[in-house]
Amino acid sequence: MAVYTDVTESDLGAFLRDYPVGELLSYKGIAEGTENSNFLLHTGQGSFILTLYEKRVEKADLPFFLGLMDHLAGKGISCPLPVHRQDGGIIGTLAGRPAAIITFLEGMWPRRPTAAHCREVGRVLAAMHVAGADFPMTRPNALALDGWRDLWAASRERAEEVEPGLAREVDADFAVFEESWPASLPAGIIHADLFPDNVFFLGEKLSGLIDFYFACNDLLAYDLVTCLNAWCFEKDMSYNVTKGAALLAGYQSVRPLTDDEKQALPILARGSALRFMLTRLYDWLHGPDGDLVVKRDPAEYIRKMRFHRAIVSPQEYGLP
Ligand SMILES: Nc1ncnc2c1ncn2[C@@H]1O[C@H](COP(=O)(O)OP(=O)(O)OP(=O)(O)O)[C@@H](O)[C@H]1O
Ligand SMILES: N[C@@H](CCO)C(=O)O
Repeated sequence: MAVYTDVTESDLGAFLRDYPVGELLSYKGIAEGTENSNFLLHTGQGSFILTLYEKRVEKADLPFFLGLMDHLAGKGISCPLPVHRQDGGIIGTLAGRPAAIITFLEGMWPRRPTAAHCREVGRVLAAMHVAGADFPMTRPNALALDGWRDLWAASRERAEEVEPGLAREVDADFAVFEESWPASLPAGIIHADLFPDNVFFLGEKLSGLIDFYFACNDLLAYDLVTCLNAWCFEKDMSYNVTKGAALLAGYQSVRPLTDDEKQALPILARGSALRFMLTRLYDWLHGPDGDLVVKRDPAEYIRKMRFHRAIVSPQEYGLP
């Protein structure tokens, strides 16, 4: 997270009165992350995370996100639990923003993911897909093709500031996606942002998933390729097929892919790379600057889009 909205001690003290977390002992803003404002709270009852939801999170979607965490935790997927107020509610208002408190998860996100981490994340992603199958709420993916078009329309004019030729390149991608984006693959609840900074480990054992604020209903294999993009490229942007194979094997140890899903991996991976390039590009051009806001580089995802365009067979990702 970042910290876009400041919270005063007196406002926070008043807000916490309705939650069964005991007395506030200390709190501090968490610089990590990009989407919402997060604070680590120490209270008489332990540690908690306070989140103030910012621009990309609609208040109307919060019952879906927080309800999903409750549902998945009930099915054995380790993730934070929303803390319920005395009146049963989980969503409040603080400093003019929608806000919630969730339980603190032990662990660290892996700064240098290994093949063992990749295997674990694949396995737990598939378990999350299975566990989400009977979640009763639905939420369309706001960052599917239509959402990408909106981001592109808002950034296209200045895209060349980031990379010469980018406008032409992305226009051509859109033409391909309009024509051939897969429509009928297995779908369900996806995390949609399962990057290393959203997965905690204790050693090489996965201890939990966080940040469900892009979760939605979409193609399950799209979630998988988002992980291939986020976990299996090295700093020089080369694809590490050992890590890819481990992630795919971990996933398939719980939920084997259909043949159609396997064939669709290259186009899905290319679309997912475009999605993250576009949000980064938008934020790069329009986002606020500040000490507690980290901007992510769109160029990384331009390289990944190019890698996927050159893929000839899905086996290149490390499928057996
Ligand atoms: N439940 C939790 N337990 C422990 N730490 C947490 C928890 N939730 C968030 N954090 C801390 O806050 C940081 C940012 O959280 P999160 O990834 O949800 O933010 P974000 O702004 O949505 O980020 P992103 O850019 O990944 O979307 C995490 O890296 C972690 O340090
Ligand atoms: N995981 C995203 C940021 C949060 O959505 C990225 O790396 O661009």
